Amino acid sequence: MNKLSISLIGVPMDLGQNRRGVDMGPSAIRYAGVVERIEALGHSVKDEGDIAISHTRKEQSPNTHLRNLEDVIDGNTKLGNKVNEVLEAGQFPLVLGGDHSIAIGTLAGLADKYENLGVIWYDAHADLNTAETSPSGNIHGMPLAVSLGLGHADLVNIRSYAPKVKPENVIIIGARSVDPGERELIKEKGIKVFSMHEIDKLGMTEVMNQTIEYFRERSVDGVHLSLDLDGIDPLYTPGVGTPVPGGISYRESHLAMEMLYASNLITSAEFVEVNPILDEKNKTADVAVALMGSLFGESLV
Ligand SMILES: NC(=[NH2+])NCCC[C@H](N)C(=O)O
Ligand SMILES: [Mn+2]
Ligand SMILES: [Mn+2]
Repeated sequence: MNKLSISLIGVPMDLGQNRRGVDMGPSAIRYAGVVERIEALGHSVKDEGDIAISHTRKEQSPNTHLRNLEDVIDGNTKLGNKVNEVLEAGQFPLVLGGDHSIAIGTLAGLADKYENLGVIWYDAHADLNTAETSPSGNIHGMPLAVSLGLGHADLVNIRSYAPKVKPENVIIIGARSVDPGERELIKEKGIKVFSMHEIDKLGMTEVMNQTIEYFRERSVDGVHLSLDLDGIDPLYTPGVGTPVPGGISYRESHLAMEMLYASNLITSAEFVEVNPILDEKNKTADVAVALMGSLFGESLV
């Protein structure tokens, strides 16, 4: 088994949406024992602490329709720099959110090293909105679009290059709440989606086999797992700001993580949208840590 040197990066970001509490996600995940869980598998873990998020909370120029734009740009720029620094040091970046807007920074830090990066977007949502299509103005509904080079120029150009990711290198898994503009973009760009329909129909084993095979065929130089805890059914992960019923089960999610571990493809990961204020006894952070266990090599027997 391949032993990793993992850098844990907390991102107490709650400005990409409008429910308070998701900034406490990194603490909740640490409290749930993330470091111990991963170290028990023989990996080394260095906790890099939290990225400093500024909260000027100035609702910016009304015509941008993007909530807290300046602070989101600032936080993601710092995160991108940190992720890149960790990569340069030969460490595996493991990012803890915070709302999903932080994927903008994570991918900005990853993609100048991985020029043909694959991305798994494990989520109830597609996060493919732009200011024009967003029903909410919440930037956590936009990070995948931004990483494809679509959206506000200051978000798209974080770390001074764009796009970060090619649409043919993205696979969305678990989608069940997709806005009209996002549907159009999925069609237009030919983005691969295993929605809940395909998961029900094919089963998670087949979905993951196809995912892994797809990235191998595309000869990606790395694969980033961006896991939004709302991808899982809210029965298991109630502590999220935008829950959608009918999600991926607890065991299906473990199976997905176990298969990713066995594939040896994953080169970075982030776990986002854990909101302990909305949770029941830290259940959602516990699930996040349990899934990290499977992703990094735990087996049942
Ligand atoms: N990362 C998330 N939880 N995103 C939820 C996005 C919800 C909705 N599609 C929006 O744009 O506002
Ligand atoms: Mn989501
Ligand atoms: Mn998301």
